[in-house]
Amino acid sequence: MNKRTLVINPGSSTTKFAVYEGTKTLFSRSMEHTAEELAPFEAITDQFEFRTNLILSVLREEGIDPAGFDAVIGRGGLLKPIRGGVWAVNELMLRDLQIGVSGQHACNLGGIMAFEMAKKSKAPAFIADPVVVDEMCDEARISGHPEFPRRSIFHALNQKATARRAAGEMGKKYEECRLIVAHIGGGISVGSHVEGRVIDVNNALNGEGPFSTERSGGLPVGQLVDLCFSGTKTKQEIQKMIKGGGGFQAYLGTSNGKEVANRAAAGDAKANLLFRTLAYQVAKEIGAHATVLEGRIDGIVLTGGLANDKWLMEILHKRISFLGRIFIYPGEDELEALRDAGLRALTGESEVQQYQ
Ligand SMILES: Nc1ncnc2c1ncn2[C@@H]1O[C@H](COP(=O)(O)OP(=O)(O)O)[C@@H](O)[C@H]1O
Ligand SMILES: CCCC(=O)OP(=O)(O)O
Repeated sequence: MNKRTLVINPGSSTTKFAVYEGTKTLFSRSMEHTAEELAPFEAITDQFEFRTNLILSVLREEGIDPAGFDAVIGRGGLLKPIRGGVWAVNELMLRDLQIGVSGQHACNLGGIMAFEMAKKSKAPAFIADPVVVDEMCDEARISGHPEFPRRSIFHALNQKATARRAAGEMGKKYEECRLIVAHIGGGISVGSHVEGRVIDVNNALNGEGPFSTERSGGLPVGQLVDLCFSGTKTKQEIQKMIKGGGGFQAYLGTSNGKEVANRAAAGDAKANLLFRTLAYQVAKEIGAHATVLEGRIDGIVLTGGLANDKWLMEILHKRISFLGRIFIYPGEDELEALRDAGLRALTGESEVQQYQ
């Protein structure tokens, strides 16, 4: 009989979830949360009840038994660095997600919510390819000072899912390919995938890579130090300039990529420049990854919410098409990727790893 799974993907401004029977979608929802709605919650983990109750009420509406799942799979959060693949949510993982052992992001709720929901069905809870997947090569770990090792924090789930899809389109296995994947959304990560491993990638959360709709990406570090010691800003205020209040949000007062594109199209010169600059920075990062792959590139994957934008895709095409074949997969395949990971775990096709 087909396994019934619940998949949960909490994002900064959405809770996406779906129920599947085997690979068939029984229903799928993306519930948007406004900043005002989330404002009363001091810590991200405080949103647990609010988001879980939303899921429970939709399950009720859909007539689905919340205690009838064979597994619940959540998007994995900021744990300690771990390998890709499927992981059981155990007590230790739960604790690390709750304290935010490697930082705070809405995806920390993925494992926590999966664990609670799975309890009702006495079923296993899993996460797969969490944002802390770390497969970096030795050179990529080293920054310009030993006190600042580079960290692999990125859209591992969607990068790997879309990389697999591109490999499939070329009639190859992911494990045989050399790909560059750029996830272009609220956060931006660009990674080099070599034979199934992401050997280098920018930290999408914390001041590396291109700026995004709401993040600063890499900044001139000397100026940042000066600001930190100027006495004009608190630590939290500076952190907010890097994540949440950087990028489009800082320059244009909005983190909505669609709105920036519309404003640019309507003749707003500043929005136009900023939009083209985001494209420029993504192209430049992809160019850097072409050197990581030593120019032997099977394909370049462009994905994430902003890959929906035709203008952005045109600018990128113009700048990077000389590097190789381009695959455009707008949005993200995260729910399906989590479903497939859960099914592989249930059938024994994938080893279920234990977080320690
Ligand atoms: N058609 C579009 N044109 C331009 N931007 C878009 C389009 N569709 C979505 N976006 C933008 O993509 C961003 C969200 O990307 P997404 O990958 O879903 O985010 P996250 O990384 O937070 O999961 C938003 O800024 C949204 O406005
Ligand atoms: C935590 C790294 C992944 C990330 O940045 O996700 P969002 O773009 O969804 O915020």
